[in-house]
Amino acid sequence: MKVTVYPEPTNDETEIFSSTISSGINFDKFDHIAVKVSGENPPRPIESFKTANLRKYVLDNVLKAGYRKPTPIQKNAIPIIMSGRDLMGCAQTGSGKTAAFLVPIINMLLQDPKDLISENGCAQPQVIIVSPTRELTLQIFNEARKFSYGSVLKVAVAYGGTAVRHQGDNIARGCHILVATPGRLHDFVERNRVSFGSVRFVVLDEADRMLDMGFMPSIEKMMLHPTMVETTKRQTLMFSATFPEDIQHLAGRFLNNYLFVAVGIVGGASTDVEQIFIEVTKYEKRNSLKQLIEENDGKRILVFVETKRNADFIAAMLSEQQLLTSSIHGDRMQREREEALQNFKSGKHCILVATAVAARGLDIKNVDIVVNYDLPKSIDEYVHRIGRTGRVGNRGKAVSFYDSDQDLALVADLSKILRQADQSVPDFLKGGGTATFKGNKYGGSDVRNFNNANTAVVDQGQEPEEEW
Ligand SMILES: Nc1ncnc2c1ncn2[C@@H]1O[C@H](COP(=O)(O)OP(=O)(O)OP(=O)(O)O)[C@@H](O)[C@H]1O
Repeated sequence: MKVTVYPEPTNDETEIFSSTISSGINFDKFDHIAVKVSGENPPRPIESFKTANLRKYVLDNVLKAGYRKPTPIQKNAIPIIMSGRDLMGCAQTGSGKTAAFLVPIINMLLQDPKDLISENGCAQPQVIIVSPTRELTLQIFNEARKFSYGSVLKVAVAYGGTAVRHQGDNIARGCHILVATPGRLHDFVERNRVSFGSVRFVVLDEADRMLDMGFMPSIEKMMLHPTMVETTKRQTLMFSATFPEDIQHLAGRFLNNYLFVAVGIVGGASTDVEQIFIEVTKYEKRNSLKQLIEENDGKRILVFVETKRNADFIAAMLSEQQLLTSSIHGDRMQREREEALQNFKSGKHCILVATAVAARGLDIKNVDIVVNYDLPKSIDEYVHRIGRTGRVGNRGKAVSFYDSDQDLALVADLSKILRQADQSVPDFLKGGGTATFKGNKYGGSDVRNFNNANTAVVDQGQEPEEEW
């Protein structure tokens, strides 16, 4: 595998602040979503950024990013984090979870600065943020640079497919915030380039994914590392749009007397995404896709497929039809992956064919339609995928090809997700077994069952190959 050395990230203010998606016409509807906070003594939510006791730098950056009003997860998470508590936060896709943790963390680092330690080439970051994919890690890094812009804080990034030495040197110069994929982070820890003795915050973004079987070993290595500060002396924060109960149980041992915030239905789909299903056989999918693209000429379309091979195949097929198409999956070189994403973001290519690597967290402006060419195996993955459109109060559309030979197991969950988002359920999705999805109309559930719920040729590192 070839690896890439990147130029330094931009310091251009306009560029740094331009990545935000402008909020859409349904932004104010966020205020009507039920919020459930459980756990001991939750602080009161904030009403506005201006009254949140943020330092001037941080507030200025929030306003420069175009944020006028906090989203519900921000209203709750900001005071919870600023009061020193641990948090498990669940809110729908595209509702501002990233700023919900970055803004208070950056504020606290500036409010109560601690010396930056880096000894013998081994850095001791004060904040570790991990996320499951390289592109999401890079996105969070850019967001962290945005909200700390103009301050003394140093932010570094570590993810696979890029030169180890270059990233390692940056980190070793000392960083307050390190945003990383677990594989590359572990690599740096093994090489004695990073240790956890100065950690004040650990954030797991897409936490349910970080704690599932695939990533749990890496997360355990970090959380149980001999240098890691114990749970009572750091803050641990976990965020996702989906949080299955078995994963919440696993998460508990890394948290200390945490608060649980559920905005709307835990694991529910964004109600701003219109969900359409087309019943097809696997032989009809190609033509159905071509027809859909023809009918939506010029729209920006993100197509999800299950396998890397199929991603290449579909992208090649569309390119042959003179449709400007990129693809992103785990067998492509990192430079190609980032280029594909950039081409899609900039509108140079209207179509991006992707595997699950692009399902979570990516915040891309103007995605008009998400297509599930192949439906995913789990309902949570479906919720994340369709959440690439319909973000921050904008409307979006998801079209899924349903093949009863492949997708029968998902029927009950899909019809539940549709009903809870007040959308009609097609006949072929009615009456199919028991849903596994645990959401309910009144906000999700905290597995602890609190009664006091307050409704209110470069070294390329040892990172393992990616499955997606
Ligand atoms: N208060 C706000 N006002 C306006 N825009 C906002 C606000 N908060 C966040 N945004 C913007 O909304 C978009 C979505 O935010 P973000 O990516 O944090 O969502 P998320 O909840 O993490 O979604 P996902 O579950 O898909 O990861 C971003 O472009 C972000 O800049």
